[in-house]
Amino acid sequence: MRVLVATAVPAEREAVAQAFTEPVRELPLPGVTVHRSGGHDLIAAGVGPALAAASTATALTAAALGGTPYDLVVSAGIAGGFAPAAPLGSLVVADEITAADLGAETGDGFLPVTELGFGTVTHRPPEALVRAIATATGARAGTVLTVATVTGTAARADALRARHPRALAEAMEGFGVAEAAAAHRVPVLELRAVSNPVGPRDRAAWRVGDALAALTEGFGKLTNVLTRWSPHES
Ligand SMILES: O=C(O)c1cccc(C(=O)CC[C@H]2O[C@@H](n3cnc4c(=O)[nH]cnc43)[C@H](O)[C@@H]2O)c1
Repeated sequence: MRVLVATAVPAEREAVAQAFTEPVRELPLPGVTVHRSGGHDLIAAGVGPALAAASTATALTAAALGGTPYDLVVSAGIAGGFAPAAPLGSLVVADEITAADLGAETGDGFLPVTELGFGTVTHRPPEALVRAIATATGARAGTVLTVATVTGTAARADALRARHPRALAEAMEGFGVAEAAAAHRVPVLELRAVSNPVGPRDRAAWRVGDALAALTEGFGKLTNVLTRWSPHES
């Protein structure tokens, strides 16, 4: 089972790596460096959906051309949580990875690109795998939104809640990672640890250390689930 884990920044990649005991080997590629630890390849893919998609696609393409394609891609890192469902330090696993701001503003409100006749706005990870991960890690399962702009007001948080009532968290890379995985026909997961509430901006209140610790603990429990999972299961 070959797994590619894409975080945004190196601190998140290191938090994931801490869950694995094997030594890390660095494999540089154009624009991104793969950190290999046992059966897991980790990349700090960059902040935002575009760079995350480009970096993930590079790693996927290199593996495929090398004859060792990945079986699963995991978008991972910290996130904003929608209160009260996703409190600080909790884990969230996406059963839907949804681009929240990919569309058009109209006089009647926001229209997703799908309603304009283009593309997709949601990727769905394998259901059985999401359930198994929720059980093993204690993560709540629900929609994880991908945004290009971190929510900074109560009004924006309310608008996202109204449009996505199942949303547990927002982050900035999941949909980009999922688009790259879909292009390679590889299943995708998103696992997030909540560092801050979605709402009025208060950077001083972010609990990044607690969220990174939760991410390490979550990946420690995830490994057993992934070892037992077959990519042919739904
Ligand atoms: O300051 C640090 O030490 C630090 C350590 C690890 C990561 C960070 C980040 O700022 C990561 C940015 C990353 O986090 C996601 N994120 C977190 N909260 C939110 C949010 O409320 N809305 C959207 N995204 C959020 C996002 O995926 C960013 O790429 C800092």
